[in-house]
Amino acid sequence: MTTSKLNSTDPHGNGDASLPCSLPDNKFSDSLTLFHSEKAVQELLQQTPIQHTDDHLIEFSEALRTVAKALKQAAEGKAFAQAEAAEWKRRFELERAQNQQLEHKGKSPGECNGDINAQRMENSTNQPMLRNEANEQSENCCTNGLCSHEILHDGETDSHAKAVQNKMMRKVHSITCLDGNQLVLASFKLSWWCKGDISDQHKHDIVSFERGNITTAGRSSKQISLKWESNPQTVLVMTKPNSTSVQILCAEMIRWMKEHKKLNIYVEPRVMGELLSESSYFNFVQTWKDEKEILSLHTKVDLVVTLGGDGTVLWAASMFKGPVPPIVSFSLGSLGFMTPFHSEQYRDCLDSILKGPISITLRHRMQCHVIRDAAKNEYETEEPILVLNEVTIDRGISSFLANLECYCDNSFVTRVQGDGLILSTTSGSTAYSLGAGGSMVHPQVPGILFTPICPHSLSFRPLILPEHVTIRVQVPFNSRSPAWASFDGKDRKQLAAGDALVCSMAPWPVPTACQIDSTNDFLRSIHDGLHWNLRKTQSVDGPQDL
Ligand SMILES: NC(=O)c1ccc[n+]([C@@H]2O[C@H](COP(=O)([O-])OP(=O)(O)OC[C@H]3O[C@@H](n4cnc5c(N)ncnc54)[C@H](O)[C@@H]3O)[C@@H](O)[C@H]2O)c1
Ligand SMILES: Nc1ncnc2c1ncn2[C@@H]1O[C@H](COP(=O)(O)OP(=O)(O)OP(=O)(O)O)[C@@H](O)[C@H]1O
Repeated sequence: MTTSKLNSTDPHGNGDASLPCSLPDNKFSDSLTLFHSEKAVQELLQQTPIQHTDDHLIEFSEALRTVAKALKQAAEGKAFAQAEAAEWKRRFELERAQNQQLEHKGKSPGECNGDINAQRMENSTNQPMLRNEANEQSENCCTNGLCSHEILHDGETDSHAKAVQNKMMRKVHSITCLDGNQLVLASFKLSWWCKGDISDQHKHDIVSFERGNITTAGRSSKQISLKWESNPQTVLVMTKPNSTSVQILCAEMIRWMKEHKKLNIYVEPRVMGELLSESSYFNFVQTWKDEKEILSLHTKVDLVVTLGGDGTVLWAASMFKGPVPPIVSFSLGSLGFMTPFHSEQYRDCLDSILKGPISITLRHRMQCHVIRDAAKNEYETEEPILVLNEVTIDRGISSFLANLECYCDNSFVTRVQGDGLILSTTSGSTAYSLGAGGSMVHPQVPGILFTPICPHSLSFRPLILPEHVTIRVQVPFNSRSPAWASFDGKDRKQLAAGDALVCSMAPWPVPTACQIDSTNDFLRSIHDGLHWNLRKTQSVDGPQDL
């Protein structure tokens, strides 16, 4: 009987609804009648409703404790905010006193419009000033020739800026917010800063300043044009291996360049062998014997011609560990994001390229240093590797999640937990990074793409960081497995716990010749290569919203 009772539950699922014990508290005394028999007592003790009543009380007291905790936190927060406000007020008072002192000492701070400044000080202490009133006054300040916002003209300040500098520079814009709090705008200067270079040597006159407007006279990336100052004389031809059509075209092109353009030709040792096995005619073609000669190749070669797909461009770029000669890429692959020239028209193309001028895309490369945990210092690294597309840090064959700590200029970025991470150039944005959900970026945009591969987190969206940063990817000591780095899809290197990969932009970009210009070539490559946003146009006949 008891069992069947216990099985029937009240609407809240709290056990036997018919038992007195399950009644509300004021009926609880009635249940004492059950104590007439020992058996009943035992039954009662076994029954869960009492237990549930206790549970409710416990729950209730816990809820009260939570509310008390929240109230305490709110009070603490309020106290903290009050302390912070008091500190800001103290700083403001101090700064105001200093400025008033300066104003009394000389006319300089208020020279531009001392009356306005004085009036502003007055306003700031006595009554709240409306935001647009304050703006109006700060604009007046600028139109009168001096302003607290001042920009260095790349090393040399112009006469206006110098004049301003000579007069005491620190003036104060005070704006009163609608809530009555005072905001004091500090004066500032803008100048380009080059990492590791505090001299003005590499600064360019890009930021200008006029009447409070910050403007840039030039942009960091524009269409670049190459004009030969002397005729190119030596061409290096690089080809995709194991392709008969490429081999035939290569021989034909070399013959044409020698006979019609009187050019010296370099090829890789493999291609040299192929050419000589075809005919001794190619005896004039040069090649190299060892790594040392490859290192000086850029001093001998004016132009590189590639016959293949994007992989051949990557291969050609990887030959140059420093400066790279301009590359002309003929498309002989299935895709061609970096190969804008059609091989059928090679004569016309080479003709106009050898004459110049030509549009160039400067494709920036990243240099990657592997720093071993065992290394004694940051400078003890393995040979840096230059990548044109990307460096990938992944879990390799391990079935564990890759665990990578990422820093950008020593600021912690995130911990990657997933299949891995791609650090890509903008040229590489249409390659692996795109497959991992990264954005497509015009190759002239200066930036580094930070694209996770299958992250085990819903909120891990890809980032694009500015090109001047240094990114450090560290395998933490608590990582379950080593990570693997690969460079433009090649040269895999193991990164053990404690090892790091440090990447920054390399000073040697890869100049690739454009068929039309950088933008046209980029858009054509994503239209032709990826069929980007290809959709039939909707016809006009149908419902209309006119
Ligand atoms: N899941 C992926 O998307 C994936 C995986 C591995 C490697 N890759 C890419 O392959 C590259 C190596 O190329 P490969 O030719 O030596 O190897 P591959 O022969 O395996 O070809 C890879 C493909 O990537 C294309 N590709 C290369 N660079 C490109 C670029 N900048 N923009 C658009 N497509 C590009 C090539 O045209 C080729 O079709 C790596 O740098 C990496 O970006 C992509
Ligand atoms: N000169 C070379 N020496 C050795 N390997 C090369 C050379 N040129 C290209 N490769 C390699 O050959 C592979 C294929 O080259 P590429 O991408 O140019 O041709 P593809 O695969 O036919 O082109 P696509 O991917 O557009 O179809 C790449 O992995 C590349 O690294």
